[in-house]
Amino acid sequence: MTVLARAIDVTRRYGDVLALGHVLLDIRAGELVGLLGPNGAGKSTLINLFAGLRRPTSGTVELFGGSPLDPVMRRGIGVTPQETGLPESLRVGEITRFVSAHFPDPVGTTELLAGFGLEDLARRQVGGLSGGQRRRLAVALAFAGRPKLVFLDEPTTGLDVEARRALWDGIRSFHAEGGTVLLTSHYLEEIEALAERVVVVGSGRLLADDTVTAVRGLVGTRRVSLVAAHLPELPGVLAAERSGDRFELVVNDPDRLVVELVRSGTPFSGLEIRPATLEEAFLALTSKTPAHA
Ligand SMILES: Nc1ncnc2c1ncn2[C@@H]1O[C@H](COP(=O)(O)OP(=O)(O)OP(=O)(O)O)[C@@H](O)[C@H]1O
Repeated sequence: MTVLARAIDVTRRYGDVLALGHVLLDIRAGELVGLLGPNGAGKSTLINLFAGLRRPTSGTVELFGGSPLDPVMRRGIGVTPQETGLPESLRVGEITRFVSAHFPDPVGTTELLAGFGLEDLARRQVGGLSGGQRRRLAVALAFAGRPKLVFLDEPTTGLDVEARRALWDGIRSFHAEGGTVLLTSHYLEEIEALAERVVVVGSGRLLADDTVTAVRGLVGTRRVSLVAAHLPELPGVLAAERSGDRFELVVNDPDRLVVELVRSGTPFSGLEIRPATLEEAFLALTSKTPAHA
């Protein structure tokens, strides 16, 4: 399958901050890839590198086999950054036509807006749109020039359920027609709704690159909390914290942990088991393999 975007051993630093370290990633034609990671993981940095808005500190980034700094290559992409400032006084239709005019074969205004449930708002000024409508417009504009590859940075943040569904529909139909998408999210549920492939980033490194089902298993960890004077060595503990006499353990198999705990004869009380948040699962994954730069 054709590789549309490629990061080869890419490292990006901002001063002392390592935003991405030795990242290797291919985005192939026709894929809908979810880039999942907590705040500060390096997701936006990766999109900015692919979109030619930043240069890597070391390594190579390719777009359509060329450089993302080449405007000819960039013409084939659409991007919606995390935050967009659209002119308040322009009407929705005017902005759409303005953006479309930059491309040789744009999607028509009516069709583009309809794809994202905005067809009734063409004459509305941007200043009069709700936050969710504004966000959908910003995302729709990434598709104006019939791009081959679209980068969406947290496209649905702040959207209610209905607006989110309208946006997902737009992304899905682009993908169904053969379009390629890389989108970032903090939520596996969001990526699950759209993507087949999920790339997990944490602390600037790729932690996993797999199907949504496989990653769900990987991050399907549990948080076990209990009170004890001390704990013996227990199997399968991914991360452990102690605060006073309460222990917080992140594990994959809480049943096995409890069995081993009872078997060890250690007195304990106040046992609580709940699903770990994605953030906790990431931390557990990250702490297993120390970052290298
Ligand atoms: N312009 C910059 N100057 C300095 N540090 C930066 C800059 N941009 C990003 N960083 C740092 O690089 C790291 C990765 O940031 P990045 O925005 O790529 O993460 P992210 O995964 O997109 O986070 P979020 O989910 O919060 O948007 C963070 O530690 C961030 O503070």
